[in-house]
This record gives sequence, C-alpha cells and structure tokens, in this order.
Amino acid sequence: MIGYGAIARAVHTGLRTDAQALIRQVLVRETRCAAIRQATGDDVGVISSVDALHTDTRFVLECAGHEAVRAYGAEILARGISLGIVSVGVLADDELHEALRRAAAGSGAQLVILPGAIGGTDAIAAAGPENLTMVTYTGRKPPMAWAGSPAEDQFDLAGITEPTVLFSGTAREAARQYPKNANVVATVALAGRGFDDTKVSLVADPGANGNTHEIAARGPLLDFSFTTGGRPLAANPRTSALTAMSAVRTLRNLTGTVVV
Ligand SMILES: NC(=O)C1=CN([C@@H]2O[C@H](COP(=O)(O)OP(=O)(O)OC[C@H]3O[C@@H](n4cnc5c(N)ncnc54)[C@H](O)[C@@H]3O)[C@@H](O)[C@H]2O)C=CC1
Ligand SMILES: O=C([O-])CC(=O)C(=O)O
Repeated sequence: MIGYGAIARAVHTGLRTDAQALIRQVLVRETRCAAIRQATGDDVGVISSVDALHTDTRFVLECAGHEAVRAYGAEILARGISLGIVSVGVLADDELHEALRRAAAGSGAQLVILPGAIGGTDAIAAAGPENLTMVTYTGRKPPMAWAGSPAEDQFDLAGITEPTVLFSGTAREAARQYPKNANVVATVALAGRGFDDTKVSLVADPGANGNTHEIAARGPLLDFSFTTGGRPLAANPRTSALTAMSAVRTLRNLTGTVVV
C-alpha cells in the first residue's frame, strides 16, 4: 500500500482480521519511515522505494495522492504488478495516463480505477460512452471540507450560509484544480464520456450531512441517477469513509471465490 494517511490507516484496520487479503508493506517517503514504523506495528514492512517491494507482490494499492501516482505508478506497472488507485484525478494529465497505460500493456499488469467514495460507476461503465448522451456529477460537502482547495482563495468558506457553487466546468478542470476533492469526478469521467464531456459542479453546502455525490446519466439504454451520501473519515473530513472500504473490497475480490 502506498501512503499511510487517513484512507490507508482505515484500509489497514479493515483488513487486520481478514483471512483473504494482507497488507505486507507500506511505501512512504523516506522522511516518514520512522514515524510510520511506530504507527503500523510489526505486521507490516515500511519501505521508501519500489525496489524494496517483495518480488512476489501481487497488487499495490495507492492511497497517497496524485504525486505518489506520478512518482511510482509506471515503475510498479512496468514490473508486472497491478496497481489500484484512489487518486484517479491525476489521470486528467493525458501524458501520465498514456505512460501508465503503456507500462501496464508492456508487462501485462492492470491499472485498476477504484470506485472510491461513490456508487454507480458500474452502471455507467457497463453502458459505455457509445450508450451515454449525457453524464453530470455534483459534489456537495460542508464548507470547511473545501479548506485547502482553490475555493479557499475565492470564497470565505467559514462565512458560507447557503449552498454555494464553488466550481462549474469539465471533469478535466475539476480533477486538476481539486486534486483532493475531485477524484471521484475522474472516475465518473473514465467510466463514461471522458474528462472533457462530463459536466461537474462542486458545492459548499452548510446543510450537507457528510459528502454527497450525485451522478446523472442518460442514453438509449438507461436513465440513471445515483446519490451517495457518504460519512467522512474522522481522520480527514474531506475524505468519505467509503473510499477505504472500496479499497478493502477491491483487495478482497482479488482472492475471493465469489466476487461481488
Ligand atoms: N477516489 C476517491 O474516492 C478518493 C480519493 N482520494 C485520494 O486519496 C488521497 C489520500 O487521501 P487521505 O488518505 O484522505 O489523505 P491523507 O492526507 O490523510 O493521507 C495521504 C498520505 O499519503 C502520504 N503521501 C503523500 N505523498 C506521498 C508519496 N509521494 N509517497 C508516499 N506517501 C505519500 C502522506 O504522507 C499521507 O500520509 C487524496 O489525496 C486523494 O488523491 C481521497 C478521497 C476520495
Ligand atoms: O471522499 C470523497 O468524498 C471524494 C473525494 O474527496 C475525492 O473524490 O477526491
């Protein structure tokens, strides 16, 4: 697993008593190794380079942010190790996306896009771009869950008293401008009509109970709307707890006899 922040810790906890999947190593930055060794306990190795991965590693799960996908993604895939990512928004960079695709194609590994904080991408991906005429995404979070995003420079977040649209544009712009809030946007885009043809609104809503994701899609095969009202992780209010459970599910499904 790459990273040991809010999502990664919840994944580790979620799998501690699991017989199906086991986190063997955590890949973190060199400067963080000592502190993270204390936090993980003895059941996990703490490493700071892809070279230190066990040679029989089957799957790497990224829970660390866009920079981590850039730093390690291609190297991992080129070794034939499949990579699951939650920091999907980084794929709005076409050059990186292509480099990861090439690395995976060359080794036979897979780049796996996790659903993360949202439900519904299975239906959109099943329909496919040829069967979708429109896909939109609206994300709502309490105003202070947008702290640390570009919205902080444009709005007085603490003073917001009614639902306020912070961003309106394409999935590509949203993913680039909101790297810690719009990863699900990228997942919707990749499942459906792509980064430039998915309309996105990001809203600060003082009445929001947690992080709400609304997806709407239309086409000859379906008329689709799905809302996920996710509760945040205590360790990071901008991140929905479901993101970690989505990763736990992905890891369990790697070895499950019956896979749902
Ligand atoms: N797809 C989805 O539904 C969601 C995706 N995310 C993505 O997950 C990322 C992590 O989220 P949280 O765990 O809530 O954040 P966090 O800030 O609690 O944890 C991130 C961890 O990654 C580590 N890290 C950063 N750069 C690294 C690198 N180059 N190498 C190794 N470790 C590195 C940090 O030290 C930190 O421990 C977010 O930045 C975002 O990209 C977040 C929420 C939902
Ligand atoms: O956790 C969430 O609610 C979604 C999120 O931050 C992201 O997609 O980056």
